[in-house]
Amino acid sequence: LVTLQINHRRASTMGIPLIRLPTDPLNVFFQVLEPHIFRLLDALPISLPECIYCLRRGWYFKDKADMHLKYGPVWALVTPRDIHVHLSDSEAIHEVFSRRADFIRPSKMYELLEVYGPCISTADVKNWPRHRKILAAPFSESAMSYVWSESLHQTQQMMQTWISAPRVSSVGKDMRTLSLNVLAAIGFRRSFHFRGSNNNATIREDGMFSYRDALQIVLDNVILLMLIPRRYLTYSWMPASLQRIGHAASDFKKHMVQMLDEETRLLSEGKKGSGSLMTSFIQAQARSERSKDTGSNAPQGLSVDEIFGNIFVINFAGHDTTANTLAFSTLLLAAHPAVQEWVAEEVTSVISGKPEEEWNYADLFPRLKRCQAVLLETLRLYPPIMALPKSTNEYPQPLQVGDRRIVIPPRTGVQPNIIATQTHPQYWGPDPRAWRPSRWITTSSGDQEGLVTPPRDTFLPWSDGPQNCPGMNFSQVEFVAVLARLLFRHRLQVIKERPLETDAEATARVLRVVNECDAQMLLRMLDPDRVSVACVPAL
Ligand code: HEM
Repeated sequence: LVTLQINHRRASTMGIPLIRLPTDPLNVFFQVLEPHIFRLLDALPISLPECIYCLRRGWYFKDKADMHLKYGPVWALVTPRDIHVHLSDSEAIHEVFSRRADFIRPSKMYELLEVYGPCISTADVKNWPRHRKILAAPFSESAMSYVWSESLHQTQQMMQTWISAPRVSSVGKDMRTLSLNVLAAIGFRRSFHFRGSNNNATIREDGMFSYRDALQIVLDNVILLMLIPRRYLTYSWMPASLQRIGHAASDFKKHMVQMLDEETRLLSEGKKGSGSLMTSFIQAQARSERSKDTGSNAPQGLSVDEIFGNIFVINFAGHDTTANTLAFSTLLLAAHPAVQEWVAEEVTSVISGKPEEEWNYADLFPRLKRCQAVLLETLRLYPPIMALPKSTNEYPQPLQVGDRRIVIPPRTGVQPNIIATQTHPQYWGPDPRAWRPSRWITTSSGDQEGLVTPPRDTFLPWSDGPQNCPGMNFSQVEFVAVLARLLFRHRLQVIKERPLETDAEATARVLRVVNECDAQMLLRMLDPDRVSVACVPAL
């Protein structure tokens, strides 16, 4: 009560609407109890007051822009531990993202990500540019061409399993496999076979998990690995299932060490390298070393542990974000056959009968606007990260919000509310909650269709400013390749739950499943497998 009151007094200086919460949503003890508390509260025949409503994990999803419509573009939650300022004003959000040194990433919150070493997400203001410079290397245009061809290849294999069965056994799991295989191919520069959802990882003859399988087990159990160091998991007295996770996590490190040795050897022999993620890191590292020798002020390179830490974080950040977005889109498309036809019309016209081996990235990707529109519209309503945590540094920070100038106290949480901004009627018109990919298409510059550019920072699923997502192009290229391949000659069909279910009832049922989400780190559907879909040839 005392600290809540102190924080409330501090927050009052901003002159914005404040809501007191009885505990902080980041309190670990509360986080453990939270699902149970809300199960009880949901059984009560009352609507929850805001001081409880805003404690539910992922409340942003259900709320969309409602709290901002009620309290305006800036308001704050005050807890016994912190103040969390919420923003939906696009220009104020732009300020926050641009002033990287004033509104810092609370890197302490991200420390759990250091499973294999320090990484870009945990780097402080001073060290962050050093990480980002090297991290940009694997996202070059030539790498995107590889992402494109690998995504097509994986989709083709996934579709073989889909077409050969009367129904897709799990859209969610298959999209995770696809996204993982694309990441593993980029990481290892080797294509891995698509295995359907029920196929388990196996140990190789040398007693190690393959790079792909080790990565899959690590990412599937990432929360556990963040909490318990992997060496403890491998102790012989641990249950076999935990030992398996520990061994996979150790094998992933061994693969990285082997790749590092190999790439360093190739580089010292003046050879090209395998083209893997490690090659990009080692070459960028060498360039950075050379620029240091020539006296340039460019930031220095990374330590070995930092290279490992960043390889892990690229995989971590790139996996479920893309996989979840693909799963949302697949079910939304299944529920909207007209949108499938609209996208397929573009795919047929752009591909114009080319055999798949000639589906060239540079030629096709920029022209598949409707495919891109499906991605943008899905990310607008279902952004994997719904609000981005930032914090003021050790000084008070002035911020212009609309026609008001507020001063945010030092070390105060500031959260650009992504989902609120992306569903705010002020920016998105009268039906901001409707999933309508066509809203992204414009023909204003002639006959050719183009993509709408929304006003600055009204659409920011990949964040914005210097610390935006370096994998933005990667996810766009992967998504468009998957969608184009999927709808080129096939369509997704919702399988009726009962013979007399009407189309409208089936659509409503799918939308209910799509909109039943929770946020465990990222936004995800609670149970996408409740909808059965089939992949059928287009008529
Ligand atoms: C739909 C897909 C994706 C979305 C919506 C997304 C979104 C985001 C967002 C919002 C951030 C900023 C997080 C923060 O500031 O705390 C971020 C950071 C990051 N993302 Fe993505 N991402 C996606 C795909 C990817 C992919 C495919 C990769 C890599 C293959 C990737 C790699 C990263 C990395 C390494 C960072 C940390 C950057 C930094 O700290 O400067 N992301 N992403």
